[in-house]
Amino acid sequence: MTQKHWAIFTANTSQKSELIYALLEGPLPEGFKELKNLNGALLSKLAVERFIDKEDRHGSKIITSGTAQSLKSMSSGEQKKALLKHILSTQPDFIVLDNPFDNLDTTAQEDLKVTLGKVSAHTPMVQLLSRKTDLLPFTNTFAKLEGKDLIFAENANSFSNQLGKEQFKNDIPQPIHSYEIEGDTLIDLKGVGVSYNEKPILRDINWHIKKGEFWELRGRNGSGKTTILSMITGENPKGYGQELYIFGRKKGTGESVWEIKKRIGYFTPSMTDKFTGYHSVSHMIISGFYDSVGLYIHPTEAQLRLAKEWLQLIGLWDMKDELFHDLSMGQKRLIMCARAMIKHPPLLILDEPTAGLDDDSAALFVALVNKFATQSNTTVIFVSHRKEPGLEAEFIYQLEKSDTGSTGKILPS
Ligand SMILES: Nc1ncnc2c1ncn2[C@@H]1O[C@H](COP(=O)(O)OP(=O)(O)OP(=O)(O)O)[C@@H](O)[C@H]1O
Repeated sequence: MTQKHWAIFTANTSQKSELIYALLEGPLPEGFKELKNLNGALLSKLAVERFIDKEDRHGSKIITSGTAQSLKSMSSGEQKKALLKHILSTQPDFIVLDNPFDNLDTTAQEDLKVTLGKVSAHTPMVQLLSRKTDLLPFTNTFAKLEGKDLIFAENANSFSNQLGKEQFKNDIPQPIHSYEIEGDTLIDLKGVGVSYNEKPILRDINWHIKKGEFWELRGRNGSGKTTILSMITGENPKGYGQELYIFGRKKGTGESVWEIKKRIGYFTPSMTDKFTGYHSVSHMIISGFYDSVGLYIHPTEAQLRLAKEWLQLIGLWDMKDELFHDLSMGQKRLIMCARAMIKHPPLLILDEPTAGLDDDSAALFVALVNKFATQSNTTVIFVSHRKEPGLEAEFIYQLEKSDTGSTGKILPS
């Protein structure tokens, strides 16, 4: 008998965690009787975070034993690879794969496909996927998760996207204040290099970013994308003492990290996914003025008006008083993105912002970013592993990984 493998299509409203829990801990949902009394393992971003938490709290190195480096300091792709290696070494009876290709570069995605193909000969798998292109070729049982209901179908083609390609009709709302930065240049890296424990990561990075430009930052897992961004935002002390100019000033010449951060809008999905407080949708947007998550002071009239314009733009005005907590994942991402945009900061960094989104929500998100990049003076840096359909970046900065440290080059978009 051929081995059964499931592909479950999820949308942003799917109750995925409940399904994953039921598969691993029981009671098993209908349609999975083959997994009865078997021990499953989970490959997902959440599983990585749980191991990081264990390392932090108990100092126990479970999936990184044998290496000196902590799991937390590894790049997101390296973390996922370490988890997969650990899972395979424990020889589980079955594996649940939650968007296995997110955070992996294209080479790593191909490698993972080959590995999973081999393992699939003897180990059943349940793939949860939000992007159609991710479908593993060996899956042979197909379902869609609508809310908490599983709907099975003959083949994967039965699940076409239901949503139309929504357009944003209104213009991008104008900010209350604008930022003054002298000159044309926003950020300049001149011959910047970084090593960790004598391992070279970045070498001779030259990257000149002007006001209002729209950049895509690309590079393989571990090539140093997050490292560059963290030097720019001030979180990484490796930026000091180097030829690194931010908003017209050399790094480390008097400006506090806080002053730099005030002028940067930042969004990465873990900000949303970890956030558990109870705040209304409109307050979440307004909190973008204060760099806090959630709002702790009374908003001004002007701020309320602006929040209304943003919510109208992204089609969520009807939900202004709902709790952010109760929104779907796609809606949360749009809100967090608008939150990062509301001030029209001189620099907006979006770090793999579409990871985990379904095709329609990703297209909507990309449309919002394109519109903002066109209608604002903000410089946008978009980091992604996927070739995001429709992304209209003007320039691509590509990191080329090598043993002597990644170097950068500018590609035509
Ligand atoms: N604190 C640290 N100590 C040791 N090594 C580190 C530390 N921080 C980062 N690294 C290493 O530096 C390299 C670059 O990491 P970085 O997170 O910048 O890569 P990335 O391009 O963002 O990767 P990904 O696409 O997988 O997220 C990786 O090999 C990582 O393990």
